[in-house]
Amino acid sequence: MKICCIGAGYVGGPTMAMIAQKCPDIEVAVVDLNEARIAAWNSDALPVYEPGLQELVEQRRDKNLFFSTEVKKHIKAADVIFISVGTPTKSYGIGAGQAAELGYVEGCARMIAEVCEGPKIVIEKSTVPVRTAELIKSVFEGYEKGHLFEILSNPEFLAEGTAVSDLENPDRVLIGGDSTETGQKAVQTVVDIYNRWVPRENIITTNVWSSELSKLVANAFLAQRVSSINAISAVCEASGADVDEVANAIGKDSRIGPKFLKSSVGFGGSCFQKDILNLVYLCEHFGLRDVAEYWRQVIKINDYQRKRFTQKVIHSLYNTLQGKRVAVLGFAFKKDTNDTRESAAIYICRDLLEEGADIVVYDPQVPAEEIKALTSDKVQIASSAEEACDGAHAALVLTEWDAFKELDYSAIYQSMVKPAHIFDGRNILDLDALETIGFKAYGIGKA
Ligand SMILES: NC(=O)C1=CN([C@@H]2O[C@H](COP(=O)(O)OP(=O)(O)OC[C@H]3O[C@@H](n4cnc5c(N)ncnc54)[C@H](O)[C@@H]3O)[C@@H](O)[C@H]2O)C=CC1
Ligand SMILES: O=C(O)[C@H]1O[C@H](OP(=O)(O)OP(=O)(O)OC[C@H]2O[C@@H](n3ccc(=O)[nH]c3=O)[C@H](O)[C@@H]2O)[C@H](O)[C@@H](O)[C@@H]1O
Repeated sequence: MKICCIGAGYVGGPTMAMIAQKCPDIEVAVVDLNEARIAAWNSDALPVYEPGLQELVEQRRDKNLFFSTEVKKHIKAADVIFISVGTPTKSYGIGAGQAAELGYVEGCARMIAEVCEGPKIVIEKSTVPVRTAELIKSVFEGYEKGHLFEILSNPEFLAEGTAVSDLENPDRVLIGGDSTETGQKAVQTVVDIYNRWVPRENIITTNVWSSELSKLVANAFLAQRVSSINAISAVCEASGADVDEVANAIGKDSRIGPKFLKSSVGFGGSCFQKDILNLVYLCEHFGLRDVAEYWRQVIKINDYQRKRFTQKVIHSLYNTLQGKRVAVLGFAFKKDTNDTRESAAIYICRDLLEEGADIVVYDPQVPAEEIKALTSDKVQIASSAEEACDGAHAALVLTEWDAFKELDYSAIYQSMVKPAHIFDGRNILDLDALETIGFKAYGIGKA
């Protein structure tokens, strides 16, 4: 069997590396139009930073795992084609700011239809609005090749930073297909691939629309939990409660559960906001305005949480940041990734720049040019947390990198302008210990 995955991004690369690892008899080609990205996948410096990924790729690369820009050749040769291209929020036209831009998916469908002459299974791996399979089908029919393809939905649930372990041991794999005989045969082919390492009871099969919608709903529920606890963090600050204590107390209820209750500067990442906006757009499309409004609140609270954090910084620094050095520790949207898409740090840095702050950023994985491109050329980049904090009035922890827990905060305090302020936007530091050193220390949801 030959698999081709179109899109060598955060999903396509790691997902296909895992399939290649678990199925040494299957030839897996990951293709992309972006030459630099493919060159990086073929190098020692992969374009995606994930713990364990470099080793995984090196084990299978050039054996049964190939990264290539020869898109058409590999599509033509494959039996199974995954579409794993971006589906960002539309930035113009009808649905701008909410609907998913499906141009890349349509482009893939056209390319598949153009080059394929025999039967194929085409799988939506990208996160798409419900009924996107219909769009793909209609493109195939436009080329009079509808009969060649079975279209399945197999959304990806990996989280960045833990992609390799999520792929190795997924909570579930979801495969949606048609109830026709050929549809079910295609579903079985994909079940058999995952079943090489995922127990059959963890592989769920549904109809295509349930599968497409479940992906949006899973992200909406996850983001809703973060917004819920972040909303409560504001109540904690006002009332003297501690958000970590509240999260622990409610999380012990097995119906609520302990995960995804960490209050923060707000969720980031390429998907939560985009997928909720997509759900909101779908609800409006179906005339379900109240439902749309309900989900929109999740994003409103996230915006509110970021603003609240920035306002606390400004207020604590005597309402002026003009000429003050502010150290930003962490720029990625979460730890253990180099991904900055929709990172809260982007918005917080931009707001602090508006206030006249001199910002110095340190992140262990994000390249300097990227930080500058997302903020301003005026932002300085430090090569360590200590260097960023040297001479700063305030330090802001915006990503929960483990290394930030281990810093020598006494030495850092000595190097800062007094009074030295520290704002822990991830609640990973011991605020009492920092106060003892002399810092004015602030957390999220802490009185
Ligand atoms: N990033 C994540 O953690 C997750 C993302 N997803 C979903 O997976 C999809 C892909 O996301 P990422 O991998 O993060 O995107 P990405 O932007 O990192 O990668 C997409 C790649 O597709 C390539 N591409 C676009 N059109 C192409 C074409 N016609 N032919 C060949 N290559 C083409 C682009 O050059 C790019 O390298 C999105 O729908 C996203 O919502 C789902 C689960 C997790
Ligand atoms: O569709 C996607 O793209 C993926 O989106 C999320 O994964 P990801 O965005 O990589 O990372 P998460 O761990 O979900 O974190 C998202 C954001 O929420 C924040 N977060 C998460 C958990 C929490 O308790 N508190 C909190 O602030 C994180 O810091 C981060 O900024 C989902 O967890 C994945 O299941 C999904 O496949």
